[in-house]
Amino acid sequence: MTLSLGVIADDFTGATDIASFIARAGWRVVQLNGIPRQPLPLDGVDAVVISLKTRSCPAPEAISQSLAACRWLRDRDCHRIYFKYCSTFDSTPQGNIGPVTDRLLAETGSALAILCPALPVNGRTLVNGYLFVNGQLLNESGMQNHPLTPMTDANLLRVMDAQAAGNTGLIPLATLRRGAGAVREHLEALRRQGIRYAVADALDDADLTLLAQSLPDDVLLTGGSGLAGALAALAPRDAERSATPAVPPSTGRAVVLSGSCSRMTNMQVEQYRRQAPARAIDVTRCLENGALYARELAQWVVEQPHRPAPMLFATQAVDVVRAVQARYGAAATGAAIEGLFADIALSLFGQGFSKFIIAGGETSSLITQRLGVGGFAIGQTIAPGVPWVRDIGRPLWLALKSGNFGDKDFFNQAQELYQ
Ligand SMILES: Nc1ncnc2c1ncn2[C@@H]1O[C@H](COP(=O)(O)OP(=O)(O)O)[C@@H](O)[C@H]1O
Ligand SMILES: O=C(O)[C@@H](O)C(=O)COP(=O)(O)O
Repeated sequence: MTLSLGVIADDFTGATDIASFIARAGWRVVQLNGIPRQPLPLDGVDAVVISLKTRSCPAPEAISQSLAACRWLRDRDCHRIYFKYCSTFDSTPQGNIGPVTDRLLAETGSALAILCPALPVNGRTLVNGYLFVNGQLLNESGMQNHPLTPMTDANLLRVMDAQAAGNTGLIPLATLRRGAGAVREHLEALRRQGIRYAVADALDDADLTLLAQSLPDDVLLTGGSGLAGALAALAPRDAERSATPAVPPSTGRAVVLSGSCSRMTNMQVEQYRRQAPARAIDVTRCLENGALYARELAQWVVEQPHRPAPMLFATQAVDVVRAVQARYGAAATGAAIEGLFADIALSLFGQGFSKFIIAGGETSSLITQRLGVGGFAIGQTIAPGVPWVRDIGRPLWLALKSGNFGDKDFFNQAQELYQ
């Protein structure tokens, strides 16, 4: 049996997001932490999601890891490759969406990549190639202040042109809504013009379904979880499986670790700290002596009441983040805070904590890598794109929340689902 879809995800929140959308159609999804070192039985598996941490690393590193993942998938007879990046197109003029897409195009022999970040259920829509987040232009949505990948232009044709080798075109909404024939003709015309990437407009789920129905087999798929969910829904599998996803047990301790500075996470932290023990990370201490500070913070968490779960947060408003970045540099600050959270998580796991509710893609990626999770079983969805997931090898549960996903009460909602 061949794999229907092989996903290369540029971070771990994105990976659990897309895995949950594919699993919703009853597909059997295996989510992995990188490429497995040992042989992996894939009988009966419909889709594999390979989670990488390649969104903000140097482009050559992102290319080589993505390429290795692509080869691993193609060696297992998977010929439908999907490059998953953020629904807010998180990247810089150096990449990594453009350079990775270029390399995957060459590797797969495809002439054209579809760029479809649209995720209407979470307010991400595209019109004339402009990306909106809950009705606001991307560059006015808060994403212009992202600590690592500030998005200052909502026009994805321009954004892609700046970081990729080829030229970008558009699949306009009007063309999409004329149906599969019109889309295919349009893609042919783009190819003849030498266009290498086609940004897809989409306003709602029906548009994503239309797009999924219209795409020829020989294009490279890239984007958010919306299009992948639509593709899976065209060929639903086991309805029973999608109806009974697992949730964590109420036994075992939990912690909330918040390393995102997005608008939504700021609101979630504000809300949750009113109800639960909460402590802010002192970034200067983190940068000066992270190892000692991690031990102190882990000890603090252990000493708190069990429920609601205590929270540690680096989450801050834009001006606070800017001030610390001006002093220490954005990349160094980000890496130090991620490392601090990973040290704390490892220490807490060693002391019996079995549920980790984490906010932030980079933050989640490093923590999960350091916890040594080999693979993930996809559980109950807490908010669209954020499922509970369980380590396939151990009773360890994770909720990896994208910075902008979930509503204000997300941290409570995750805990309300315990069995
Ligand atoms: N107070 C802070 N000052 C500077 N950088 C921060 C602060 N808090 C978190 N960060 C860094 O910002 C980045 C947030 O990225 P990420 O975890 O991917 O969140 P998101 O999901 O919102 O993109 C991480 O590298 C994190 O370490
Ligand atoms: O597509 C999305 O929005 C998410 O799946 C995603 O990629 C999350 O990234 P972060 O916001 O950096 O967590």
